[in-house]
Amino acid sequence: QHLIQVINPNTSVAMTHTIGEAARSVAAPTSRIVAVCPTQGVESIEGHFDEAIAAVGVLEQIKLGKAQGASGHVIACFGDPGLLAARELATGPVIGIAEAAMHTATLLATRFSIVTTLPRTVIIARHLLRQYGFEHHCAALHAIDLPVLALEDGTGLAQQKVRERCIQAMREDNSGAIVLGCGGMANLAQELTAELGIPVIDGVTAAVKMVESLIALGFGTSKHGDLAYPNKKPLSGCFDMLS
Ligand SMILES: NC(=O)NC1=NC(=O)NC1=O
Repeated sequence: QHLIQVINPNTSVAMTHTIGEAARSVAAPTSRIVAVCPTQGVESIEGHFDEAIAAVGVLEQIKLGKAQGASGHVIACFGDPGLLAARELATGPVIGIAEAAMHTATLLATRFSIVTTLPRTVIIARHLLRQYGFEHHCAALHAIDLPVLALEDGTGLAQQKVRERCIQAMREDNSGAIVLGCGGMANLAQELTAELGIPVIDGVTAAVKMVESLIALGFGTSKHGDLAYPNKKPLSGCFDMLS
């Protein structure tokens, strides 16, 4: 059995549950999924400020996951907050849901669209496309223009907006695949794929399978170069928990 730690970087317990259930729905019998979120931080991540706060919580959870014997880690927020810092700390593979969903889309289609939450997170998704080298694969980005936690408010409005935006993207963008741009959309991908007849990709499930693959291949995060463990030095104040 391999323990795979799935980290929801925001502090929403409801979203952590949604993410954990999605991860378990695809996990191999040899994987044990533990879904966690930071003990302190921000309830939803909707910009650079939120991501900076969340990244510290991600690092704390990586440290805890390592101590529990996690073989790999998923960062289950579409901004992939703290991804490279987490890779320095981690021994096993660390996969962000944005990179996982984008990589998966490029294996299934020549162009993909992204459907995310707020207009400002569309801009952040563009930064990630550039960072990961997928700018030319992404035909368009759409926002449902609802806050992240609307996905957990129980009204179903956000889910309906995601569905409408996915249908619109399929019609207008000439994309062969759609990437869902929020960890809280993880439970929508399977149904939308069946209804639309094209791959609608959630990064949580994609990342879990990628971590499993890397573990099965015997790979951990490279410790040669800039992802080597952090140089040892005293950490003051609240950062002492990361020592
Ligand atoms: N683009 C996003 O909606 N990012 C996210 N913010 C969160 O709190 N979770 C996400 O996946």
